[in-house]
Amino acid sequence: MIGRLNHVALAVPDLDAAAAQYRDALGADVGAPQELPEHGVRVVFITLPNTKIELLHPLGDDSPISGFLAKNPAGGMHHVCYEVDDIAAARDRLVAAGARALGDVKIGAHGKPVLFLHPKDFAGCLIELEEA
Ligand SMILES: CC[C@H](C(=O)O)C(=O)SCCNC(=O)CCNC(=O)[C@H](O)C(C)(C)COP(=O)(O)OP(=O)(O)OC[C@H]1O[C@@H](n2cnc3c(N)ncnc32)[C@H](O)[C@@H]1OP(=O)(O)O
Ligand SMILES: [Co+2]
Repeated sequence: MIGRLNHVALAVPDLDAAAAQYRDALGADVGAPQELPEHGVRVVFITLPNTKIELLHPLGDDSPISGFLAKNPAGGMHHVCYEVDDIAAARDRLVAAGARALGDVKIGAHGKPVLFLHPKDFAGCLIELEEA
């Protein structure tokens, strides 16, 4: 069911500083910051030859990642995003198998449908699925 690794997301305490570090120290291809109020985050995508890195910082008072940063004030790996062909079928199959979907399918940063799965159901890793 899951296909390509679409991105690895890192929650960071300072989005501009982290973006500058990837651009200047690591020589990466760093995009411009994007605000995603519907997801409660400000993001910067970094394009690598084989996948992307998504830098995340909370946006607004009830960001879903504020708790994570409170527990990890220096930042840390937040989630991985796998591509699927049919996100509704993937959701139905996973929920039928006992996994918890976090909310329902929404449109993500790439304008594609995305769904999050509870980290406690996948060895402590928050998983995002994106319909390719
Ligand atoms: C979609 C736009 C963009 C894109 O790529 O297109 C994005 O990726 S936006 C990304 C931001 N949005 C989300 O992350 C939505 C899904 N996330 C959530 O709903 C929450 O973050 C949730 C429920 C995973 C955790 O929320 P919170 O930390 O407030 O809840 P708890 O404190 O109750 O945490 C429960 C339990 O899970 C552990 N936890 C929390 N976050 C993570 C994580 N990223 N990876 C692994 N584990 C995580 C937390 O420590 C708690 O564990 P416990 O042992 O009970 O302490
Ligand atoms: Co993501």
